[in-house]
Amino acid sequence: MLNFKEMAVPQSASAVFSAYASFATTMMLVRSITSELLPPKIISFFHSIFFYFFGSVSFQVKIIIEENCGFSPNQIFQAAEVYLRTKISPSTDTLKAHKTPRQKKITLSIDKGQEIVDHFDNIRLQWRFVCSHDEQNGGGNKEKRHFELVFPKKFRDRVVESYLPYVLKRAKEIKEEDKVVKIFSQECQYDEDGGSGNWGSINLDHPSTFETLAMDPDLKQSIIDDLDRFVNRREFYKKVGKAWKRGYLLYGPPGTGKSSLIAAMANYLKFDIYDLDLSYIYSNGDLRRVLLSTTNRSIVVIEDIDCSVEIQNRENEEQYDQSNGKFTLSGMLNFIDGLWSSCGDERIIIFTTNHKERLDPALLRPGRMDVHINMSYCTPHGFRVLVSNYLGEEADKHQLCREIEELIGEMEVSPAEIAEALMKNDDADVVLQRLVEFLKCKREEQRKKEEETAASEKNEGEEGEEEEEEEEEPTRKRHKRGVRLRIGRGRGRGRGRGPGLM
Ligand SMILES: Nc1ncnc2c1ncn2[C@@H]1O[C@H](COP(=O)(O)OP(=O)(O)OP(=O)(O)O)[C@@H](O)[C@H]1O
Ligand SMILES: [Mg+2]
Repeated sequence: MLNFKEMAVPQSASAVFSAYASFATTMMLVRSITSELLPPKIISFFHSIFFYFFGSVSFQVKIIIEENCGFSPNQIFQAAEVYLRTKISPSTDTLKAHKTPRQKKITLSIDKGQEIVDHFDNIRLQWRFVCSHDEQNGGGNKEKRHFELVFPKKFRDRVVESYLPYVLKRAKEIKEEDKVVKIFSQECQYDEDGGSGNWGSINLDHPSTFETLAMDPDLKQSIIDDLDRFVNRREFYKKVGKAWKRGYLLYGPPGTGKSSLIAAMANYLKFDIYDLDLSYIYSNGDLRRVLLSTTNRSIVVIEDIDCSVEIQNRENEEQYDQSNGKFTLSGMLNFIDGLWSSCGDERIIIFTTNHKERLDPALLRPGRMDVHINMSYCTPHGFRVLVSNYLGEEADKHQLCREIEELIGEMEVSPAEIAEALMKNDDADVVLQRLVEFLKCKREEQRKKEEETAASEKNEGEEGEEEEEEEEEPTRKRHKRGVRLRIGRGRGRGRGRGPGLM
């Protein structure tokens, strides 16, 4: 019988390699031609003969990356699938195209048998996607999929220690870029991804971003910085032994952009939103189950916390705790501080309210809600943002804008009211003229109301009871505190006026 190994032994090592290299190249060529023509079993038979004779002197190494490691998915396989989509060359013959209703864009991926060449640190890496029937598990229609990664043997350590981690990292980034942010709610029954039982979801198609939000620019920037710091602080939170979570309280009058800010935060971080409706929660156990079924890198939102039914103030809570494990405020706060913190990473919780003063102080103490954000009535700067959003970038130069800014500076009008007025017509002249009229009307109403209130306060004062004056004191203190929270350009004319971040 012919012994190829003996035949192929030349005089020097370099001659061995060059003979092998040219043979290997020829084999590669033959393989790529025959892979289209011959059945896989015959190809793998030739492969095994080739590797039997030449495997021992091979200067290439092949890493097999299977789809699953036992019952768990293989993260390297998943990452390679995502990463290689960005490496498809124009010469690739067969591609697969897919798009689920959730996805915004069509994605292309390589088909079985296709190869992709990648370069990393001057290393040439050849990927091949292989599908075969799963013989071990009864064959049938079940496919067994793996990637083969071939590269020069001398780079093995660099590939394992640097290249594969790089592929994992890039895949994570690519997934983040393509991620469609979802909003989960207990009300929504439908979930395309199967859901987790407690939550249904739809895509968050809220167009709000930090660019479109009309709010104080310093406050806006400080929120962005805060979010950036939070997501980059994995190691910090670990080091100080704190749960990696952050609580925000957004407060302010209706229509000032609290919900829009939540959407902007979710769009910015690409975090899903869980809209937690407390009226669906009947006990602390319910709350535990619902919160435990939320995922990492998400925002749990509890809107209008002051109006949420069944949340009892702390005076009543013990009574409630004992009655059939009913849902209590203390249960919720303990949950935020404890269990949820210890089992989730990168969690944000946001409460919103129109009446911060009505909230239980337990919810406001430091450590519970890390950041308090005052969403204020519209400011002249906010108006300029809205005008360019709704009427185009040049519209803020319109002659009526100055008058409108002055009016806005003298009164309380929400960004929602301005936004609604700006949508009423496409013609800037018409829209801005009507807005001026609307603002003048509203200012008049506000003036009348203020006069009426002042008159009735004066009457009460004349009836003159010292006790009543004492009662008013906390209200004034509250207003002052509102001013203290304000940063940036808020001018502070009473509650809700002027943005703030604490
Ligand atoms: N600050 C803002 N910047 C840009 N648009 C805003 C802003 N505030 C309100 N709007 C517009 O008004 C609409 C309603 O605002 P949003 O729902 O965010 O207010 P809210 O503060 O959550 O009100 P509520 O207290 O009633 O829940 C938004 O969809 C948006 O079009
Ligand atoms: Mg809202």
